[in-house]
Parts: sequence; structure tokens; C-alpha cells
Amino acid sequence: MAISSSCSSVKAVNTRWTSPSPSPSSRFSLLPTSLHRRYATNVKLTATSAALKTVEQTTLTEDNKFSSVGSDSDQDIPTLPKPRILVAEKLGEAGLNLLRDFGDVDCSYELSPEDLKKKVAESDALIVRSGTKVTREVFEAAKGRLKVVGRAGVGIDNVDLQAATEHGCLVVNAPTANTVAAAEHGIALLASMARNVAQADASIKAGKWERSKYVGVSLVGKTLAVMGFGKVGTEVARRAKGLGMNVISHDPYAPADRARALGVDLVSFDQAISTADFVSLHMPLTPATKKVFNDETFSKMKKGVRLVNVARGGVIDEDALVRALDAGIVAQAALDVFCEEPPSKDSKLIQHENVTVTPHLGASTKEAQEGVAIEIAEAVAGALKGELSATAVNAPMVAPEVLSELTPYIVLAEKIGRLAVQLVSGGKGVQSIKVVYRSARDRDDLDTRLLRAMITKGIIEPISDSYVNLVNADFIAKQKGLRISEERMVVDTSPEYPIDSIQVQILNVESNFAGAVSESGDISIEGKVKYGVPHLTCVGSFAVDVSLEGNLILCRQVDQPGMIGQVGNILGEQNVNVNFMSVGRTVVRKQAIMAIGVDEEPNSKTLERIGGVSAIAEFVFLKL
Ligand SMILES: NC(=O)C1=CN([C@@H]2O[C@H](COP(=O)(O)OP(=O)(O)OC[C@H]3O[C@@H](n4cnc5c(N)ncnc54)[C@H](O)[C@@H]3O)[C@@H](O)[C@H]2O)C=CC1
Ligand SMILES: O=C(O)C(=O)COP(=O)(O)O
Repeated sequence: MAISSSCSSVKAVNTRWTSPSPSPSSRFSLLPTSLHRRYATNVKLTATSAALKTVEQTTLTEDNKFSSVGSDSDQDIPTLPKPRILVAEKLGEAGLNLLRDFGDVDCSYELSPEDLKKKVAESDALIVRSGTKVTREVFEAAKGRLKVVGRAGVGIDNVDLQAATEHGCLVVNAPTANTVAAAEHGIALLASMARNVAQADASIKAGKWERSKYVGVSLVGKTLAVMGFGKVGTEVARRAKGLGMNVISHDPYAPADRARALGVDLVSFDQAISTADFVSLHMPLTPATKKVFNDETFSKMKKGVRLVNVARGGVIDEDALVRALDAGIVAQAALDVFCEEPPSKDSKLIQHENVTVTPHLGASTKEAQEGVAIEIAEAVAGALKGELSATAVNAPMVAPEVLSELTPYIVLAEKIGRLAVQLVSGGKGVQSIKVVYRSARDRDDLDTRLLRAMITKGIIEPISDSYVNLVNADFIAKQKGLRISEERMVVDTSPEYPIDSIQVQILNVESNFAGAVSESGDISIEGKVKYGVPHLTCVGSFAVDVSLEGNLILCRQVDQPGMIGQVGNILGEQNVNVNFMSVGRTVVRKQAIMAIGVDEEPNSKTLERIGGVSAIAEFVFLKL
């Protein structure tokens, strides 16, 4: 592998080389390292795939997040209690069984906000559906214990994501298992609304026989506007095409070719609502979609339009809908979701004769509920075990194949950050950090969010008492005024590996080890992954080569024979096991840096003796 351009071109001398080994087993923990093993079980987890979002960033601007631990041995791990998982809403039995194999499950439904707050303070995970509001107060009440909130469904508008992120709490959802159920419910509402099924049923049960009153409208040949062409919207569109409808859709983020493949035209919002005979809502509730159906938008609709909502009540201004119904702009509405759930009994909207309602039943089929329960149980158990989740909502989602490729680099990133910050005098004044990723891959072919989060964790944890994980890394960095800029350099190495090297520079600080200061005057540390194992490859301007396992002693010395032996002997006499040693120099017989990997932490006397070796100008002990 090419040696970094910022390092001396002199080849590092290895005194011992580790045999090629597989990647270290690493985890990206939501838990303190020491708690990891306690949650290890034999629960089989299957990761659901998620699209990897490639985000080009030069500074910390997003709320992304996490943490890693190396592979600890199973020995000396105390048996600790299982994690406590609070299930606050009804969940399918298969999911509950999965959770019970893994943790202590407390199924407590219909908790008052006060009781929920009490319970979360004793829970590592919380699982909810749409009926529980997971507010900032809930995260505050958890006092750091709550590590993951699992939303057993799609919509996460009932969870305060910002508060979750600030508290380092991962939020995961179950985005796929109820898609068909929601789409089928949308179609059921569409057809039953068009044929007045609910009203006619109520009429017969009231002893009437009103055939002429309940003449309906046909679906075939009518235009349906699907608002939100995501998972549910797509399935609704597919089914509506089968009913002979002309389907158009509005979705600012959906790819036109995916729509075209289904024979659906993507159109503007105004075009969709002004040409449709039926409008079906399938977008999430966000600040941008809140009350997007209001007096103004209803006034642009075709007179006699029919509306279906299985998305979220909050996307409609319900008072405006009542006005539109009264004015005959909206002929009928079929609603599964409401601004307030349950809605008040005397709600004009609910009582309106042209409105059909169901109590948020979109996801409520046996099949969907079993699927959702399994999907969320796997995601929550996986998160508690420290695995990266493919369904994380407030942390980078990474496809499993990308994750397995990036794993050793994620471990490297944290260790390089951790090393670099320990070279800052007193750990003080750390504000500007520059990260350089050298890679043979295209700029777009490398998602650095996880790496950046891990570097941030490595930098922050040794100099503060903040607990940093992938969820809150960017938030904590911003809070501490840390600026992290990222640079990618395309190098001519094998594109088989995602990254050639990661270099962390800490700018404008004093160093406690002059040898780590590069020509630009900044602390500079660089590492690579070799045979799946993270290695330190450059300190300041010196090339070294030491595997990043255990702890590290760095010495700057005069390059002369016998140095390795002298220092090795001192460590040996104190029973400190050297796992790796490497010497890098700039000019033969001038300055050299010796990097010594040690399994144990040498005592102060041993370190003093190393410092006493006459050729050694300076040394530093670093914890990895
Ligand atoms: N009633 C129920 O029981 C259920 C309701 N839902 C709700 O359905 C909605 C959609 O779910 P999925 O399709 O699974 O989610 P999804 O994330 O796959 O799709 C949402 C789509 O809405 C689009 N979108 C975002 N902003 C938009 C805007 N301003 N205008 C138009 N489109 C916009 C997105 O680009 C995305 O394609 C969610 O709100 C979810 O909570 C989902 C399942 C069951
Ligand atoms: O998945 C969703 O977004 C839903 O709205 C389903 O909600 P539920 O889990 O049935 O309370």
C-alpha cells in the first residue's frame, strides 16, 4: 500500500508482524462498552436492507451519530442482567417472543404520561405504536437509561426525534411490514366511500331500505391523485391501476422512472389536486406537510372530489375540510387518521354524513401486525446488541453489505481520533479538526457519516465526560463548538478497498509530543486497515506501522542501533507484553519514532525508565 504523502517516505521497520487475520468483530454501540456482553444472546437477527444515502459534507451540519468497541474476549465478562424492554402498545406475539429471548419484557399498555416517564427510567428500550407520545419529557425522565425507541410501524411523528438525538437515543422503525395493509385499507376506503358502503350498512341496521339515496360513483376511468409515492402510495397506485383508474401522483422526492414503470405520471401538487376525481394521501406528517390540505388547497380541487386519508390526520386542516364538505367541494371523505386520536365524539368532521371513518386501522391486519412485531423486535434487539440498524431514523442507515465493508474502517476511525486527541497538550483548545480520506473510489462512492461520527466519538470522549454515540456525535460536537471538515483524496490504489487511509489533523493546538506535529504545524495521525486490522501508519511526518490493539507508547529518539532492545527490555522486566513495534524515521541516524503496541498499561515507574533512556527525546503513552 502506498505510504501517505504527508509522511516520510522512509519505510517503517517492523520488528514483529501480526499474521493476517479476519476483521475484528466490532460493534457500534448504543451502550457503554462494559455493558455489551451482558446483552449477548443467541437471538438470530436478520437485517432489513435500506438504501445508503450518500451525503457530501464538508462540515458538521446534520444530526448523525454512534460508538464502537473492539472485540473483547468472552473471558472475565460478568453476567449482568438482561436489558429491560418496555412495550407500551400491543405487539404481535412473534415479536414479543423474540424480545423475551433477549431481554426482560414489560408489556404495560395505556400508560399515563406520568407512568410512562417512571417506567422509562428503568428501561433500556421502549416499543410503541402510534398511540404513545414519546416527548422530550420522556427522554429527560429516562436519565440516559433509554438507549433505543422502537416504533412498531412507519410514522415516527409521535416521537420527538430531536430530543431522542440529543439524548443519544436511537429511534428505529418498522418501515416495510405494514405497507400492503395500509395500501389495502386505502383501497377499501376508496371503494366503500364510492359506493356508500358504511352509510348504507348503518341505514339498513336502522331499519331502512334506501336504494336511491345510496347511488354511488364508479372508479373505472376516474383520475386518482396519489399524494406521496412512497411504499404505501406505490401499492395504492398499483391496485388502483388494476381497478381501471387513471393514476397520477405528486411526490417531490420520488424518481419519475419508478412512477413511469407503473404507468403513473408524476405531476406538480397543483396539477394533482386540480385534476383528480379522487385524492389519496400517503405522505408523512412533517413540518412541510402539516395542514397542507387547507382552505386554499381545497378551493383548487375539482368540485365533487373525494378524499381518502390513511397517512396522518395532521396533513389536513380538519376545520377546512368540514367547510369544503359543507360547500360541496369535497363530496366525500374517508378517513383513517385524525389530528387528535381518538377524535372527540362530537367532532363535526366525524359526524359529517359524507365522511366515513375508521379508528387508525391501516396497519391493523393480523399479517401486518405479526410482521411489524418481528421487524421491530429484531431492530430493537440488534440496536441493544450494538449493531447498526438498517431502519434507524435518527442515525445513518447503512446497507448491510456496505456496513460489513466499512466495519474495520469504522474501528480505525474511532482509534485514530482517540489517539490524535491524546496528543493535544492537556486535551485543551480542540476546535478545528480536518479529516482526510484517501480512497481509490469515486467521490460519490463513499459514505463517510459513520466514519466521521466515530472520529468525533474518539476525539470527544477522552477530553470530556460526554457519552458519545452514533446518534448524538454530531450534536455533541456542535454543542462543544467542534468544527470537523472532511476532505476526500482520490489515490491510485486498489478500488477493491473503500478507503486507503484516514488522516486526522487537529489544528491550532499545542502538542504534548512534538513528533506528532506535521510540517503544517498541526497534530497529524494517519491509519490504514491491513488484513482487516486497523493500523497506525503515520505520526506527524514519521511513517510507522503498528496494529492498533491494546495501548500504545510513542517515543521520539535518535535513530541508532539497540533502541528497540532497550525499551523492549524495560517493558519485559515489568511483564508488559509488547504486541507490536515499529520504527519510522525521516533521515537515517537522525530522528526516529518508535511506536510500541502494549497489551497492559505500564506503571509510572516503567514509563519513567523509558523516558530515562538517553537517546529518547520524548515519549507518550496513549490509550486506544
Ligand atoms: N393508517 C395507518 O395505519 C398507516 C399509516 N401510514 C402512514 O402512511 C404514510 C406513508 O407511509 P410509507 O409509504 O410507508 O412511507 P414512505 O416513506 O415509503 O413514503 C412517503 C412518501 O411521501 C413522500 N413525501 C414526502 N413529503 C411529501 C410531500 N410534501 N408531498 C408529497 N409526497 C411527499 C416521500 O418522498 C415518500 O416517497 C406515513 O405517514 C405513515 O405514517 C403507514 C402505514 C400505516
Ligand atoms: O405505521 C404507521 O405509520 C401507522 O400509522 C400504523 O400505526 P399503528 O402501529 O397501527 O398505531
